[in-house]
Amino acid sequence: MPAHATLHVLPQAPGRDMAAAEDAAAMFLEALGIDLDSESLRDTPRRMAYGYAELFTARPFDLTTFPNDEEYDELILVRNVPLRSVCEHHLLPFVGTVHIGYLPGERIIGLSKLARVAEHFACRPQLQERLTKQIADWLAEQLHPRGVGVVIEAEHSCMTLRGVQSVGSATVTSTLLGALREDPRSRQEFFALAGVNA
Ligand SMILES: Nc1nc2c(ncn2[C@@H]2O[C@H](COP(=O)(O)OP(=O)(O)OP(=O)(O)O)[C@@H](O)[C@H]2O)c(=O)[nH]1
Ligand SMILES: [Zn+2]
Repeated sequence: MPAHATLHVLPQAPGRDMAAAEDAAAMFLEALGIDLDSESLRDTPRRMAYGYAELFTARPFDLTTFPNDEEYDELILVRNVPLRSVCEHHLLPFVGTVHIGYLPGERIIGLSKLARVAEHFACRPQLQERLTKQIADWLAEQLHPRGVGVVIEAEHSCMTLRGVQSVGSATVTSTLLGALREDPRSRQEFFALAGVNA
């Protein structure tokens, strides 16, 4: 094992074969006409393989919830959670923020878990729309809250750095469930607290 490998210890993932990924990355780069025969490029296939594996590896976490003893019944919102994912069409990153809120029922969730669940679903080839909905659906299933709202604002590098090259464009998606979808006042409050003009 090379000395630098300790920098890249990754959790095992089903179906993951890092040696095969490294070989494939070398073939891919060579097929694009990139000469790997220099000191700085020699390890690039390994870096690529580990770099993508890292983007596709979420940190495991425990779901911690608490009884809502105080019967807190207003919105709980964590906003501006940094988010990075990879678009499944081009395998290029999309980067931005997610705002996650809910109207609690009988249980409340540890606040950090809202950011962790976003990471959980972001660490795979994704569509922004699907990612938004997966976070919201997961919270609804786990917590049975009265409402859930998730907004993602992200820049897709496949759209800004290549292709149409719409530099500075941002994509906004939202999923609202329960009272945050049905009740106009709650909906408005959610968007206001999230800092999204709606
Ligand atoms: N709906 C949706 N589209 C996405 C997302 N990420 C990337 N895309 C789009 O996926 C589409 C793929 O279109 P294609 O025409 O097959 O790919 P392409 O020829 O590289 O297209 P251009 O990007 O327009 O050059 C593009 O329009 C991307 O902008 C996402 O999260 N959601
Ligand atoms: Zn893309």
